[in-house]
Amino acid sequence: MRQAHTVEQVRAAEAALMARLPEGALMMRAAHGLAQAVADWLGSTYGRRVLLLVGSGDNGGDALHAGALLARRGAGVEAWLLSDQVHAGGLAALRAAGGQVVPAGVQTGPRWGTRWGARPEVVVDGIVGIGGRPGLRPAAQEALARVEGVPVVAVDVPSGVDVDTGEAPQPHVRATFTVTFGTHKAAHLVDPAARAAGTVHLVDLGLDLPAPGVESLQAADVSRLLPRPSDDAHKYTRGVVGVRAGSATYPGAGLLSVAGAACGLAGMVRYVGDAAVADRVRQAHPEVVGAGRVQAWVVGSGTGDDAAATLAEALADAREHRLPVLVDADALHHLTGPLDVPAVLTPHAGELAAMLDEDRAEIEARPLHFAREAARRYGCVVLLKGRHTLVSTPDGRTRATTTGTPWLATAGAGDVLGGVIGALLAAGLDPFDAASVGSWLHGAAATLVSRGGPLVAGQVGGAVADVVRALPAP
Ligand SMILES: NC(=O)C1=CN([C@@H]2O[C@H](COP(=O)(O)OP(=O)(O)OC[C@H]3O[C@@H](n4cnc5c(N)ncnc54)[C@H](O)[C@@H]3O)[C@@H](O)[C@H]2O)[C@@H](O)CC1
Ligand SMILES: [K+]
Repeated sequence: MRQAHTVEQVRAAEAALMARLPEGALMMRAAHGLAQAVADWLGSTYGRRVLLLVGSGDNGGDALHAGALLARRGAGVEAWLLSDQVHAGGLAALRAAGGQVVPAGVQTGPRWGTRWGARPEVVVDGIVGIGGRPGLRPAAQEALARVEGVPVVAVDVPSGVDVDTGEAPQPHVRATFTVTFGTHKAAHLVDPAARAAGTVHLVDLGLDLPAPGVESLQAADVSRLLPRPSDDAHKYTRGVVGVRAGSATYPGAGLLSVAGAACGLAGMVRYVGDAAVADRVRQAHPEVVGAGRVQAWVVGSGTGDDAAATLAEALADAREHRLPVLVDADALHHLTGPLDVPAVLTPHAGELAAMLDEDRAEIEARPLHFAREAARRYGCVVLLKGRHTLVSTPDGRTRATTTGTPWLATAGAGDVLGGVIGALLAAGLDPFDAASVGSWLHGAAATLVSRGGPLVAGQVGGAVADVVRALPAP
């Protein structure tokens, strides 16, 4: 599990550990990890050109100490100080190692502006870390503009983003990769900040941390959570998923929801809906049967004018038999308040905007905030689709999905996702696990069928089996 802790949690854990260690020990752990990550990325250190952007806090201290370590390994290291006050120990270490220092406010000239007169090969962003407020001051913006196009490694977080929310409302650094310390932060997992962080490399500091607010499943977690058939399983013990999706106007949504539900993770799929769509479903998936008892419902996609009635029928059956329900697309607009059955709602940003009476742009700028808000308001698990899909519970616990490919942004992909999650609900996972495991599998299946190229949604359901086969042993 990749875990993201808040700044407050990190500060408390660091204080507890620092009390037991010699002064500066944690910063040196951070700096060694940072220097090694930069050296690995460069492939060598001797004669390489590294530029440090150094702010006033310990984030700048990390950059200076890492710069000193790189300078001792033969790199040409220059530090641009963005404040009159920078970490004194780090500055002394860089100077002692032969690094160049350009004080704050000194005009360093055009064309990269380095003392070498040549383009740096990498910029180390030590402007601000977890002590920073969102945004960049003019000096930092000017320095970044002068090295535009040079790959940036962010120290701890890309400077300027909001660390705990993943929001990035003001100017910020866009990093090729980020080296973070002790634990991940929400900004590494949640967009739009996660996009600015690039690949994230974690340096262990040995912190003792509490339960995280945001986490991200890894293959081993999915393998551990995945429902697998017991030796004496039969189709009913493995779970039956019922699909109420599609209509005469939108038959494809029914077919694709079934394609997801029929991924093989539940024992049986039932389709309940328009007779002509049911015929087409049976042609495409001969194993699918008609109405009867189920263990979970998938409802909503492509139900058009029938959405309200279809939702009402599914909820009535779910109430009577205490079943979980996945609600998607058209049916989302007919929810009026907290659900009284276990449920997963799967809106995209536009649908969530309508549900919360907000602008779509606001939802996209603050996805973590609004996923949690919707989960609270509707009293159930909410999955907000996006590059890093978020799954939130009413108490705020959130998982971010980091599998997937931009090729998955294609019509019908959401229908397949709803079906896969429905199968996991029927197989017995609780709504939070079903939604987050389903989202992970869906993203991984898309990457598998895409192989770097285009895909169509119908392929994704079938590829879930190959993803499951490739999971590590539980
Ligand atoms: N506390 C610890 O034990 C450790 C901290 N480490 C590093 O220390 C960092 C936190 O250091 P600090 O608490 O000193 O805080 P930061 O270095 O993140 O920044 C705080 C300083 O930046 C200024 N500032 C705030 N917002 C700004 C903005 N938008 N633009 C420009 N300047 C701004 C503040 O006035 C303050 O002086 C971590 O992110 C990490 O890099 C690591 O060395 C690991 C150990
Ligand atoms: K930074």
